[in-house]
Amino acid sequence: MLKIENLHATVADKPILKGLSLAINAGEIHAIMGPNGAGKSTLSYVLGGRPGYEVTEGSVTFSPLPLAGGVGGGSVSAAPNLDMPSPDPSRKREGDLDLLALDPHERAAAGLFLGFQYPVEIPGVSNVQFLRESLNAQRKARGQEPLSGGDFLKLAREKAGLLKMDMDMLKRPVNVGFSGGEKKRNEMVQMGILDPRLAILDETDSGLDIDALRTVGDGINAIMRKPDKAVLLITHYQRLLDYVQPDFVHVLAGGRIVKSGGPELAHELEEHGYAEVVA
Ligand SMILES: Nc1ncnc2c1ncn2[C@@H]1O[C@H](COP(=O)(O)OP(=O)(O)OP(=O)(O)O)[C@@H](O)[C@H]1O
Repeated sequence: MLKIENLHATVADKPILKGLSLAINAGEIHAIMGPNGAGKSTLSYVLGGRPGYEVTEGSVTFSPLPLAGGVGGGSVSAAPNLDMPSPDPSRKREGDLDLLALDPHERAAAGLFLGFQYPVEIPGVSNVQFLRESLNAQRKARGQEPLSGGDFLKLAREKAGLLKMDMDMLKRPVNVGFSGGEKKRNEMVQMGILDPRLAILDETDSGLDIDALRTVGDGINAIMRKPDKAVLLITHYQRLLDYVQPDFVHVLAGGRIVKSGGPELAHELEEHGYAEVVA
């Protein structure tokens, strides 16, 4: 689903990613851990297409539609309508997208979701407005009809319920005055409504209390643990991985993946730290 090859990226002319390679298949959950400043958020921003993050080398291929007989093979909704946003013919390979050539909204329409480490506040725009506009923009890009107000509210109620979030919060301006944990939970409600193929979740566990951690973990599993979906989970601690069990754990240090393993690697890191891996 996602193939990152030899990715190099700079921020403010400073090289941060230095030859990062990683492959994620449909149906898999990958966790990325690593020391502060290693480049984890930079990776998520580069994949999301944040301005100011310049890719200087390497490629990222996003294949949200499983090939016939390929890995995963679950049911897939309508393909992104690449004729609409992209003037570049090199982008028109069905099911196999040059992610870095797409604008952020095109990446989202293709099925990519980024859960921010620091979710932004949008004063004056209610959660409901924001999410309905976002969802219908994505549906339009995929050639689907917009969801009616009633159908949207039903969907929003269902996803808010999954994350145990009061519907009143969805009527408030996006994240304005939300506590740290509420913002993270709100990100997951957004993810539930947008129903992406690939979710990159940057420290979604930070700021969550013990009960909220379980609720969010259950929510991630309910929304994303499907044969045609995948998750890249950036975290510092094992605790979220107790609820969302990864198939693979990677250590990102110095702008590259320096070690990969199974779920046991997270336990080893928690016990011994990064010294042995990063040395
Ligand atoms: N605008 C910027 N100008 C200069 N350096 C930057 C800028 N943005 C990020 N960096 C640097 O890039 C490096 C990687 O940052 P990044 O946020 O990707 O790390 P991280 O692995 O997510 O860290 P943490 O675990 O602390 O969240 C850091 O050294 C950071 O200071």
